[in-house]
Amino acid sequence: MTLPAKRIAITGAAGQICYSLLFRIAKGDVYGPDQPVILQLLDIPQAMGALKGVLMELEDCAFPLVEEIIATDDPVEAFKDADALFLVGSRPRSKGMERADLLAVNAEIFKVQGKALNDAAKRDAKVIVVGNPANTNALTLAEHAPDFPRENITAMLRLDHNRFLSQMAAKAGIAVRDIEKAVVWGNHSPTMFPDWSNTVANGKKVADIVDDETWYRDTLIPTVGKRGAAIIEARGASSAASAASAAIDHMHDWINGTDGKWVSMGIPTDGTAYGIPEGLICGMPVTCEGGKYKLVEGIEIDDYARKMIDLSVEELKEERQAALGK
Ligand SMILES: NC(=O)C1=CN([C@@H]2O[C@H](COP(=O)(O)OP(=O)(O)OC[C@H]3O[C@@H](n4cnc5c(N)ncnc54)[C@H](O)[C@@H]3O)[C@@H](O)[C@H]2O)C=CC1
Ligand SMILES: O=C([O-])CC(=O)C(=O)O
Repeated sequence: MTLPAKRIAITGAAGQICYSLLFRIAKGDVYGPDQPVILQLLDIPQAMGALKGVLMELEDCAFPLVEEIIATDDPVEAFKDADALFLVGSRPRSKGMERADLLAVNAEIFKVQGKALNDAAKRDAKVIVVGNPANTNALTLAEHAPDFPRENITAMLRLDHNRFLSQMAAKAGIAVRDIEKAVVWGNHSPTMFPDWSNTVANGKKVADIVDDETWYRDTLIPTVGKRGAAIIEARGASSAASAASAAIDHMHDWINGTDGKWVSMGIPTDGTAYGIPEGLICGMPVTCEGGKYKLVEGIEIDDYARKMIDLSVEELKEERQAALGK
């Protein structure tokens, strides 16, 4: 028997990340190979021509799971009855633009989309914000969607998490699949804190396998934190296929579970855990089960971790101030 289709809303649909993301979602990489989908694509009016081309390519793939594709510049139409939302579209920094200006233009976009989410999406829809500054855009969205469950609004830290895993695997000579209990705390920005203090592989601490704290602090952490900039430098454009892959991982795991494995997600804070104040969207370790994520509790935070987490949290507070004036 064919299942009823899931509605997946995707913004920034004519952009680079979506040129990979849409095709993987259409293939079944989020909900699995038996779940039909309806794609609800949003972009701005100026991008409708390019989006038409993407639509033609999607049609040409003849994906068996795709029941319908809607392409629109109206957020309410795009978010209507959505089960999952990938918010990828945002305004990139242009020449001469200050960080505060970038935060302000994006706050405007996510304010409008927050209202649309509030008015149109299913109440149990799952939202991932990818568009930068991802954590603060997710917070703006939540602020403008008062009737939508805040815990269902998340930001993408998974690309940072995946980058962290790969760097550790290469250095320690271990397989990515064997690494457990890795987490990236904080903001999706160079202040993020990739934390290996609990990370193990095949029963051994990765810190003991590598046995080089200086490499961890002076090479690994900045490599992960500045990886986005390194890709822009090398490719002349920001990471796209890896960002799409991480967004798929995030949503796939949230829906299907992680089997007890930790993953990093930007989630709303309530002020009760790890000394992080409430009212932010912060990278934290979670496990997923039964369509819900759960914060990993009881991790010991040493002095170094405390300092690093606080630094990134401070930046999140500054971004909140610039975007929301509070
Ligand atoms: N959180 C993360 O780990 C990562 C985040 N990013 C961010 O993802 C975003 C998208 O990246 P790309 O696809 O490479 O950019 P892109 O510039 O190729 O595409 C962005 C698309 O969003 C659209 N857009 C702009 N405003 C919109 C609005 N109000 N509603 C709907 N669509 C809108 C644009 O017209 C464009 O088609 C950027 O902000 C980028 O910095 C990129 C990599 C990783
Ligand atoms: O800096 C960017 O626009 C891209 C980005 O977030 C990343 O690759 O992590």
